[in-house]
Amino acid sequence: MAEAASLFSLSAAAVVEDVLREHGCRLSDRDLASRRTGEAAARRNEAAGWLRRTVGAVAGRDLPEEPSEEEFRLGLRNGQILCSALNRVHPGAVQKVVTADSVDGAALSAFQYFENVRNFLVAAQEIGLPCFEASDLEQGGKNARVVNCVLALKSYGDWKQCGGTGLWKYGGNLKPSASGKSLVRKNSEPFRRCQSMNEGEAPYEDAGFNGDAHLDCGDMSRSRPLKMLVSAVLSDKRPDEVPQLLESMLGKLVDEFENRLKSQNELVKAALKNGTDSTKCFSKSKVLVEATPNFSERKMDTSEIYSKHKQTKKEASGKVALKQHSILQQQSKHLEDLKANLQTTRAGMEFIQMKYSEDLNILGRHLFSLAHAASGYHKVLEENRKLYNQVQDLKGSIRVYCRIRPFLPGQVSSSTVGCIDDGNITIITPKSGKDGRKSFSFNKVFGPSSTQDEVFLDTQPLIRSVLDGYNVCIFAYGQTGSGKTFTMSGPKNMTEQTQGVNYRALGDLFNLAEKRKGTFVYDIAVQMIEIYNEQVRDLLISDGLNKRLEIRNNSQNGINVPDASLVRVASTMDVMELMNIGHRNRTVGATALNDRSSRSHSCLTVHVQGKDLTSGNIIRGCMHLVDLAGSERVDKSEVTGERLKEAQHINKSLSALGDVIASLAQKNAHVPYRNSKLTQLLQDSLGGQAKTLMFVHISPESDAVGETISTLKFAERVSTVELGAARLNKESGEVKELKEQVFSTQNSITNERFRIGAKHYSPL
Ligand SMILES: Nc1ncnc2c1ncn2[C@@H]1O[C@H](COP(=O)(O)OP(=O)(O)OP(=O)(O)O)[C@@H](O)[C@H]1O
Repeated sequence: MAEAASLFSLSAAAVVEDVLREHGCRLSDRDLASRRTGEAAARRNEAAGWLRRTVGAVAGRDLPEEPSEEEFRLGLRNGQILCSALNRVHPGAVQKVVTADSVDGAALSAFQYFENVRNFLVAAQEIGLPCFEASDLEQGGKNARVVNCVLALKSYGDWKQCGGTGLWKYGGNLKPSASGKSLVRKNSEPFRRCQSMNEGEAPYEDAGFNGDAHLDCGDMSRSRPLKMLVSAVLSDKRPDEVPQLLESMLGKLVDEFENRLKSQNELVKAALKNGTDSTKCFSKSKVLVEATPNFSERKMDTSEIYSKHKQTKKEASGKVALKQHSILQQQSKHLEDLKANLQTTRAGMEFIQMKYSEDLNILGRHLFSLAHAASGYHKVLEENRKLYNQVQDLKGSIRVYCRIRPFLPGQVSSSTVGCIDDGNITIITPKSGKDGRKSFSFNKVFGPSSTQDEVFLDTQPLIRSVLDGYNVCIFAYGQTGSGKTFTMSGPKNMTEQTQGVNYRALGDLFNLAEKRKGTFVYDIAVQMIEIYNEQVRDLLISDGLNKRLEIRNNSQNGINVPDASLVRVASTMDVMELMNIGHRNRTVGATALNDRSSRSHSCLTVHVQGKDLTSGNIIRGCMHLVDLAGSERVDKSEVTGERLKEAQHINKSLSALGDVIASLAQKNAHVPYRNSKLTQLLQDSLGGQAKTLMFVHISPESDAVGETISTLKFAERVSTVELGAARLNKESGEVKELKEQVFSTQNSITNERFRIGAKHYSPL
């Protein structure tokens, strides 16, 4: 490396020195050093002077007139004076000059120094000035190279001032300038060296150069160093020795020059060949700078830092770009996915819409058919209701049942009841020493052991008729103590099993109404009325004012006694409470036949109003539950006065009832409703499509046989059993047909129910 570097030392003085050294003609070191120092100071002063004149003060300071090496270095260190001087000489050579607030550049970073100095060096190189290294402006740098460069700039400025014509004496290379003018460099040695150095091929130190060698070449025009060298060598020589010595020296010099030029040419060729890439990469000088003078002494390769910085920046920006690209790609992919999803969803929605529309159409058709079926169902239901009630009619619109009370505890007597056979009863009648027998026929005869449940069984179907809008009358007829109240209400200490017809009928009524609530809404209210001595009284009064009430048979709502209390009820319990009130209010008096005897008719009327939810039609029905007064004969009750009058009213009203029922049974044109308050009250429920059910009670005691016969005769008179039986026989074919119709209707209903799935349309 040292050898190679030495090949670049083409300075004439250096070569002469080498030759002299080889020939033992060494100069005195001391003389040489002092001579060089003086020379360097003179040149530095010249450079500083020129800079002071050209640039003046920069950032408030200027260079001293005769600066020391250190002062010169510090003054130029931030590159501002150099750039300014260059721009004065060659305007626009340095485009951007980084300025600092302080002259010593403390506020500028090392990098900014470098930027100014680098810009200066690049511009100087463009012009063809001898360059220096940026590190020459740092402590320990080569001051002389800087001085050399400044003086070259001065020379260039002088040349330009002279018009810039002809050859610039300092340079030899033709190089296009920024202004377009061509510069001619006379001697390319300094430039080439500078370039070589810039390319980092050989540091000065390694090359064995010192600043003075440069001084020689830097001021070759005057050749002062060479002259001085020659004078110094020849000064102590005799005149006769000079020619020989000179001849030898010159020969040696020529050889040396030729050798070095040859080697240099080879090296330059090799360098040009190998260094193309390096040239490209290192367009800037490789410089060593101090990071900051205040921080550390560590020198850094700023070029490397710069290059690394650029590389890192490039890598970072590359990474960012790569990342952005990948994000962009991901987003594009997501966008595509979303588009695909959107299309799938849209297709799905369209499909669902289509399905919905299809389903809606189907549903519409189903609804239509359901509506049709429902209307058909209602027609069928209506038909069924009619048929059902027709069957009830054919069974007899007036039905009479006979119930025999069991012997009461403690009673010792033979029974008057001889035989009970379905609807027939035979009574044993003591007649002039031998027993006679008398038979009676009714719809059914309940013996002493019959339960409340069995007695109610035949009544139950009529409850449905009430809810269908028919009127029903249920009577309890019989002599005092025969068990009327027992049948209608139950015993005093009532249990569920001993509940009478009233409670059971009402229980069924509410149950059925509840079952029908999907198709009908029922409003149920009760009245409780007493007929005593042909006077109508309200049994549900709470104010104690038991005023007489009027009966009106022309009311639209089926309420014949509008002034009587009408209490809405929602359950059997409600009705039971009202009945208790009614029983308390009922007139009860003692008679000779019984401790407790009812001498009035009590009537519990249940008014039912139903609304057909489909058609909106209103239907009304009512059920009279009548506990009649005792039917005993007046002559036997041994009553007189008021009691007699009561008994007469009772007999009269019972007789009027018998007449009305008999007339209805015989389908007489005239029915004598107006003969008693009782028949007037029950008028709507005794004719037409109304159904009448009478429970005739008899006592089994033999001493009451007369009353029993009398009661049974009354009952037989109102009974339509014989007539009904005859009609049933006669119209048995019709009944059969009707039954078949009912059966088929019920089938139709079942089918309709199945079709429309209306569970609440249960068969009623
Ligand atoms: N089927 C029966 N089983 C058991 N006891 C009965 C039956 N029928 C009636 N009794 C009893 O006979 C007595 C008289 O009955 P109940 O009071 O019902 O007669 P009534 O006809 O209503 O009399 P009144 O006309 O005075 O009201 C009561 O003690 C009752 O419990």
